[in-house]
Amino acid sequence: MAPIRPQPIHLEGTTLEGGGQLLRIALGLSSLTNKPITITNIRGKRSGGGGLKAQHLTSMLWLGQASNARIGGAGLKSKEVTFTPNTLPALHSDIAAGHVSIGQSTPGSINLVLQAVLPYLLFCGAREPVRLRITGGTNVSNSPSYDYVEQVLFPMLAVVGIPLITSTCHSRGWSTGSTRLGSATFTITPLTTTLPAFDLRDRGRIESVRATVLAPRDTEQDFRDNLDLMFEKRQSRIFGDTSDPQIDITFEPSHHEKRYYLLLVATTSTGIKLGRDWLYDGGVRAGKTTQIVPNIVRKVSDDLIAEIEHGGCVDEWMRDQLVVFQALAEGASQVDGGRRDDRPLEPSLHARTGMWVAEKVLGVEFGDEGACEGVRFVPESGEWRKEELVTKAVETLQLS
Ligand SMILES: Nc1ncnc2c1ncn2[C@@H]1O[C@H](COP(=O)(O)OP(=O)(O)OP(=O)(O)O)[C@@H](O)[C@H]1O
Repeated sequence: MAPIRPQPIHLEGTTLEGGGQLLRIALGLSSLTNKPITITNIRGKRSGGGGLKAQHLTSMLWLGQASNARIGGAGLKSKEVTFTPNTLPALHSDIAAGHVSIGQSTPGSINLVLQAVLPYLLFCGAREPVRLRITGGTNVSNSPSYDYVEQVLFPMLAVVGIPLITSTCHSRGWSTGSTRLGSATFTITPLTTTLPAFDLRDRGRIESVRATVLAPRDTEQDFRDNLDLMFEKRQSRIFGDTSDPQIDITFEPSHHEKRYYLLLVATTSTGIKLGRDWLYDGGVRAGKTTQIVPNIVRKVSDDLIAEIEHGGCVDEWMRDQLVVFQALAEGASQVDGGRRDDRPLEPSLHARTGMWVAEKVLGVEFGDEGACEGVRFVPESGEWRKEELVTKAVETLQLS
């Protein structure tokens, strides 16, 4: 009897955020679970006609290769894709050899490609660490920066039980100033057992803040002065009654008069990291630059204080990233996203989009306060949740 091919799960690309996040999470989960998907109206809520950008296409082709998928509609600007994985033979040879390289010819965000492939690499059942090299942009608008990923995402993933991912930035790639390609390598240790449920509800006190500045060399002193002043004026709002707060400022020249970036990361007594940043996208006109540095420092510190004052354990971006791991974990994971005016803060549209995709592909449910009973994905066998095992058993019987 011929194998029964399940119908692809249909995901309408204009749902909620209606951008690339939907596609990345859907492809990651599809390639892990072997469930075929069809996405229509890809990035249908984005201006410029939507469809696949290079960064999305690159991620899809790599996941397709890794999961041995048939892909219909893979092309730049494509608005409809059908992705049918077939995870046999089990492990792609590059992953088994521990070296994966993903190239891009434009500075599409390295960290969004990483976001697309990370769940697969962590849960694919590989036994040895994988060195993943990606070419593209390290500092790109509307995406996680290399610095955020290294200082917030990886430590926070370690807090929830994922072996610490380490990284090396070989060269910076920028979407501002003149565009420039860069590259980074991430060393990822795949999970060998299920990811236990995690509980992110104990925020603790803010003990330290690290400021990372990338900017034209001649602005270093200006940044240091503005940051010192800001920390002095806003000490009680940032650190509360912590008696000896640690402050650390690092500066790296950005080698272009139009490239300014600031990241502030607060670390708490329970190891939680909250980050906010800005890759400056305002005008830079000769003779009119005096307000740029104070504006950047004010905006990023306002944003960090908002993250601190909600009292939760994740900043907005981190909450977006955890959705997929909550869905794959074993048991009920809790993530406190904070409160405002005595009400829980709504997850962002990006996070709600991820939740919707996980609900469609895995059948999980997310509660109003961010809790989710995960499917207990087992890396080595690719098995998950009892109902699925029953379905697999029935399919096997029908095949024999
Ligand atoms: N400043 C930031 N720091 C960390 N993460 C960020 C930041 N800005 C955006 N993100 C994350 O980047 C992702 C952006 O997803 P989104 O779908 O908007 O981007 P995209 O793939 O470039 O697609 P599109 O072009 O359709 O917007 C989300 O996961 C969001 O959490």
